[in-house]
Amino acid sequence: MRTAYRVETVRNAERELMARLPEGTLMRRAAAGLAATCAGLLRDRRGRVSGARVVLLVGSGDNGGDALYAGALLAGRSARVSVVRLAPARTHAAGLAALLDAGGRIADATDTPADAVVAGADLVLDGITGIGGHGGLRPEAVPLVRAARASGAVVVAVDLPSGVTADSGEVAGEAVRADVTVTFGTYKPGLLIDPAREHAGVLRLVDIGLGPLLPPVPDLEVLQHADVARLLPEPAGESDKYRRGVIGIVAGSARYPGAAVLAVAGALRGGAGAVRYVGPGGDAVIARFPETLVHEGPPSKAGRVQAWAVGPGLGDEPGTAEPLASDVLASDVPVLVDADGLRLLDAATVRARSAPTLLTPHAGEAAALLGVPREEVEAGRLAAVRELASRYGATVLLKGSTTLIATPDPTAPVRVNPTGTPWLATAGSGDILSGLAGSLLATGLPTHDAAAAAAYLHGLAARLKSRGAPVSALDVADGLPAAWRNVRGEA
Ligand SMILES: NC(=O)C1=CN([C@@H]2O[C@H](COP(=O)(O)OP(=O)(O)OC[C@H]3O[C@@H](n4cnc5c(N)ncnc54)[C@H](O)[C@@H]3O)[C@@H](O)[C@H]2O)[C@@H](O)CC1
Ligand SMILES: [K+]
Repeated sequence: MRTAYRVETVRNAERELMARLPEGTLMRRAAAGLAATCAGLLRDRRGRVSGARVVLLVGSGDNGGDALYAGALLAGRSARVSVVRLAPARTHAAGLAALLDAGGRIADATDTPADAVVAGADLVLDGITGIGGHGGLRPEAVPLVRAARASGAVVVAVDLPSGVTADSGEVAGEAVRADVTVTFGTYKPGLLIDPAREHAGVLRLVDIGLGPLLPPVPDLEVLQHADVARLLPEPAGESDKYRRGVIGIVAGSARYPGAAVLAVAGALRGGAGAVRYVGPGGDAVIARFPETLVHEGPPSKAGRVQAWAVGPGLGDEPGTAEPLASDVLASDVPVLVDADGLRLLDAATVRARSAPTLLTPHAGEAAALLGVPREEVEAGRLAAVRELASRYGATVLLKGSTTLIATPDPTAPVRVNPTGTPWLATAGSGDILSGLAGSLLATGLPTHDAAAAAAYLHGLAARLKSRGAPVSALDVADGLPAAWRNVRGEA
């Protein structure tokens, strides 16, 4: 499991650790890790460190100090290192002295155009701001950062790409786009959540000894194969279909019969022992998946289910969609609400439910629920998912380039799904996810675990099926057994 902590927590832990160690130890550890990564990148690029051209962009804080000490280490290995100071009077003095001692030189951009400053560089180190930064890049930094990006040099961000918001992943204005980000002590939320994540490139974590001083509960967690493998249900010898769980799917409409088929396709690969279908798409479902138990009447009369998934393609006809959704929400088993089900959703009804509820909106649906523009959700995904979870008293899976999962407990970590791929942005893939997550809920997994495992398998299935080519929603469903085996480490 990867974990991330917000700035205040990182600073507290750093303070405690610094009090136990000789002055400067942490920065030296950080700089050593940073220099080692840079040296590796330079060797990959040109075979050796000696003679490589390295440009440091250095701001006014300790982030610049890290860059300067790392620059000094590289200069000590005969790299040609120059520093561009963005706030010359407030540059980390000891770091600058170390760099100059090691043979580095000052190349401030005052009289030189930005592209000339970075011309010919093999590597540009972004030490403008780290966890102390606020707002986007200042105007004087923008041309340098753009020139660095355009120069063909490898851009390495120190701790965070400057200009991104460490705690939220928001990007206010312009920010550095790094190829690699070397971060210290722990990941920060912004490194894992879009849009900031896209600015970070490949992440490297340098251990500076912070681990034991960080609280046990992180702000963010990213499950990996082993974590998901532990969650996946395994049928016992004496299992029957009811013990494995029955998932009820309420999806599809005369207008969108395909959504019913897709949600069932996901549900059949989610570990439940049986899939019941209720809604107007029964014929289409049976034609494709004869193993489905189709029911004509209201969900409450459909027989035993351990969880419901309601909403995909339900349409907006008041006479059909609404009664189906209300009937499901009145049940006392876990309910997943997606798509058209979300449009009909009332917070008080969800809060009053006796069993857990899982909402799976994309950014547009989340925006409608929150009453804000879609762009606001996309720019501030973490705040949006937390606010929805708190308002609805539900677990919320916010789909998107980085899918986030929040529970109603504001102190619990938000989960970030790492397996997503842009190929998943295809019609119907959300319907597969609904069925899959509902099915995992029906097997008895806690809501946030069902959500996290479903998002993980769904993304992985798309990757395995896609291998760089477009995939359809049904391809994703077909890829789920392979994803499941892959997570378990089976061939
Ligand atoms: N505290 C510690 O023990 C350690 C800190 N380390 C480094 O120190 C960094 C934090 O250092 P600081 O607290 O000095 O903060 P930063 O270096 O991140 O930035 C603070 C400085 O930048 C200015 N600033 C803020 N926003 C700006 C913007 N948008 N554009 C330009 N300037 C801006 C502020 O006025 C302040 O002078 C970490 O990110 C990490 O790189 C590492 O050396 C590891 C150890
Ligand atoms: K930085």
